Amino acid sequence: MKDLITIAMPKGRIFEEAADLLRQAGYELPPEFEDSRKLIIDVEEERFRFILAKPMDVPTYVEHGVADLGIAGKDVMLEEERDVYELLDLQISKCYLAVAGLPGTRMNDVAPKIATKYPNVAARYFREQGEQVEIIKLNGSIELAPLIGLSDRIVDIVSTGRTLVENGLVEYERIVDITSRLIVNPVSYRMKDERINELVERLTSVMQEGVKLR
Ligand SMILES: Nc1ncnc2c1ncn2[C@@H]1O[C@H](COP(=O)(O)OP(=O)(O)OP(=O)(O)O)[C@@H](O)[C@H]1O
Ligand SMILES: O=P(O)(O)OC[C@H]1O[C@H](OP(=O)(O)OP(=O)(O)O)[C@H](O)[C@@H]1O
Repeated sequence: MKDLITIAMPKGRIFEEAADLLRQAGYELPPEFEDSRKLIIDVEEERFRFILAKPMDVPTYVEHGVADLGIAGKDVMLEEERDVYELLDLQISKCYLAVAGLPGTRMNDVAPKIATKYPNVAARYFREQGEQVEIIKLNGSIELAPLIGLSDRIVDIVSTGRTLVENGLVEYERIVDITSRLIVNPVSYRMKDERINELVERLTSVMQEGVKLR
């Protein structure tokens, strides 16, 4: 396909919102787009190739240039620190990163343990606070860690706050607000600037119109 643009899409909770946004920007994606198990989906009419990646891996595909564009949470960008440009704040999948733990507890004085899926973000945050901590990397169910004594605190995503409440945890510090971003490979941006800028303009006008997302 001539002028093909490859977009790395995060599988999981961002996917539908991102697909909605592209449709609202006037791109025609097939109805089965969201239901497919295929990892590469060509939409020839729009000259788009979508690759479906784990959310944390999206910046890796874009940095290596096998995807021109990608959609990734700011949490992922902060954790991965890849060599890509952020083009647009898409204002979807809003949440924030926070420090949480059991109520009324102090952190251990010596090397308190912090469980998280975001070891780089957590290490940087506590370093900036001047606190020496031990980071324990987990891949999910982070809220479990303080409940069973694996850690003093967690650093994790909060959205509605329901997971914290239902597990009897409280938020101690809010670290940073998170939304999803449109990211680009720097070389792709130079080589395919016309098509990429058109996409950015169309997405920007959808967001300015304040179209209600599903
Ligand atoms: N509870 C939430 N509410 C809103 N947005 C969230 C929430 N949890 C995560 N996010 C955002 O959505 C992105 C993708 O989250 P998702 O849970 O789909 O993937 P993941 O955390 O990598 O999960 P998995 O490892 O199970 O694939 C995160 O990077 C973050 O930006
Ligand atoms: O504030 P809330 O609305 O409750 O959302 C926050 C939860 O959502 C995410 O977990 P996810 O559902 O991705 O599961 P995970 O444990 O596999 O990371 C995050 O890690 C929190 O646990």
